[in-house]
Amino acid sequence: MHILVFNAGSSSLKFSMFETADDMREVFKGSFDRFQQGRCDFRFRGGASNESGEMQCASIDVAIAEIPAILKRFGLPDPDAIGHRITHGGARFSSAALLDETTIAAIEALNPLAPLHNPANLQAVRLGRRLWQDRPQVAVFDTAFHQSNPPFATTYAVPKSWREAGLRRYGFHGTSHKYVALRAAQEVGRPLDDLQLVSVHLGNGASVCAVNRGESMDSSMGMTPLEGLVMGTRSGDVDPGAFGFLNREFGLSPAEIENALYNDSGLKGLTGSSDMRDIEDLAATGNREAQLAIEIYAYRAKKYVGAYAAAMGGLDAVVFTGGIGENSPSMRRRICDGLDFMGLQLDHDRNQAVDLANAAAPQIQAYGSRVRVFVTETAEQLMIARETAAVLALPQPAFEPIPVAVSARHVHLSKEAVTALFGPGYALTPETPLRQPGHWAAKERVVLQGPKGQLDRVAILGPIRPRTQIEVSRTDSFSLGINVPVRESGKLDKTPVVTIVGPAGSITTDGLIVAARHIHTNPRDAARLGLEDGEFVDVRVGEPERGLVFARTLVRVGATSFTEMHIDTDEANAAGIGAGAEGAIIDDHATVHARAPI
Ligand SMILES: Nc1ncnc2c1ncn2[C@@H]1O[C@H](COP(=O)(O)OP(=O)(O)O)[C@@H](O)[C@H]1O
Ligand SMILES: CC(=O)OP(=O)(O)O
Ligand SMILES: [Mg+2]
Repeated sequence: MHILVFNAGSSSLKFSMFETADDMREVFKGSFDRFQQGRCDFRFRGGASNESGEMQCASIDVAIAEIPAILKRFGLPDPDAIGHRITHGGARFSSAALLDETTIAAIEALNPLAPLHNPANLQAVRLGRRLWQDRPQVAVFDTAFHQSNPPFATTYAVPKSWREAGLRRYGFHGTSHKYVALRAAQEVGRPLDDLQLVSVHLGNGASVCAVNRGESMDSSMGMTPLEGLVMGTRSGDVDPGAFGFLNREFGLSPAEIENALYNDSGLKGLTGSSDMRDIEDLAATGNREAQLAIEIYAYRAKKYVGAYAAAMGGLDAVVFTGGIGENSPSMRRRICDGLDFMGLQLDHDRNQAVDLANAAAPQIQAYGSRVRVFVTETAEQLMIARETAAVLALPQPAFEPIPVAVSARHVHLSKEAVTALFGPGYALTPETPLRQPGHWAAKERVVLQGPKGQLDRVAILGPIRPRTQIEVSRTDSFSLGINVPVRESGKLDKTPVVTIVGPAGSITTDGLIVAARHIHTNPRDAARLGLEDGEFVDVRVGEPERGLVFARTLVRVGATSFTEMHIDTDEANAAGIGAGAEGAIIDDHATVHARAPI
């Protein structure tokens, strides 16, 4: 199987193709980076061919669209599956997940919390879905590895209502931190569970992670990839008091401040360039701003290394990765210098001579240094390919069929309405019991009248309700000549009026709706099916004839409800189904561990 992987970062787009049958061999690797003035650098390696240079390309979005043609040019097959780096998975995703409408919507909702990343990640998802519609696509989240962080590391000391609304720390670069930690453990020759590591990922985005005995314990990025280290264009840690100051001094809005902290800060804010290569060159020519930027950058990273050694209560190794971590001996040296007090000493020659060819992970500590220091390329794409294959290898959830009931137009009447339509003291006659316990269809019928026409012999469903509700299909709404909204049962505010005619009189009342499709279920069935009250699921019905998927089907858990999906006659006709039909929930609940507010 061929798995194509997209890894869109804040300054680069990396993409690789892997062959699973050949020990996950990377058969193609490509990257675009250094986007400036409408141009970028590219590097493509596939088979014996190597291409690199500069090309016209304004942004990562534009680069994504180039990928299909590049794959074709290198003679690569269409992928069998596509794996995507998704930077922010919030509280919802603690492991990789199949991408479908529901998961995509959940990821999109997190865009404001990773504005330099999630929109580009989703751009690649959209391209994949357009080009390879029938191929599974899997999301692998930067945040997932950090789900093991303890509450004392993820909780901000802020008001309760903010925390309850979802303000918490997540951490990013998890795929990279996990890979380099595994790689270091392999080199040490001990299980990761035995080791206390600090992983230092210094790319355009940068973060440090405490990997304590196999688990992420803490990392320097927070709710967003803005907290922590100095980055290419991001500030990292700043005093939150800056918001008030900037607002008072410059009249800046929160959005303006946030934008500047994401895009005009970090190395760029300090020197004008976000690229460490430029800054190191400038510093060497005596440029004071560039020199200070390097000092700030290294100092911040050093503080986190020390902090995490203290947090874990020990340190076996430090691992450097990311564009700067891999390629800048002087930055590694600045960060490690002065840490001999905690048993870490660098060998300057080894540090200088690092060669990462053939996935090497050289050790650069001095002889006798208790703490080892590694440099390794990160392999986010490889990890994403592995996770993609793992998700696809999971047994597909056994679909438990759910009975589908087709609701024809009907009314639920209040006591007052029964009196007005049938006369004082009248009691409706239950005739046909319904599957929901205690519910029935009455023998009596009514007429609905609208400006365009009327609907005869409309069923009345009991028992009596506090408020009258009239449920019709969209087609019915045209017969009546009334524009009727789709509403959840009981949500009747600002619904249109209609006239109901009975043998003893008529009433004109609001409460006219097209009922939103829903699944009734009870707590026991809900637990078995992995459903929660109020959530929306996708349900496939009508196979094999005119099968279709009903997206956004509302789940309603009631203590004694019979598990059954309700759709209206228009929906049933569209799916070509009648009595006795069944549906299957296709939303991948296996990966949904928590429903958080964001
Ligand atoms: N030889 C080098 N020396 C110093 N910095 C380098 C070198 N090569 C790349 N970098 C830096 O690496 C950073 C980009 O890191 P990378 O991990 O590729 O980015 P991304 O975070 O977008 O994945 C840039 O700041 C770039 O200047
Ligand atoms: C999370 C993050 O900052 O990623 P990148 O370094 O790829 O921009
Ligand atoms: Mg990156």
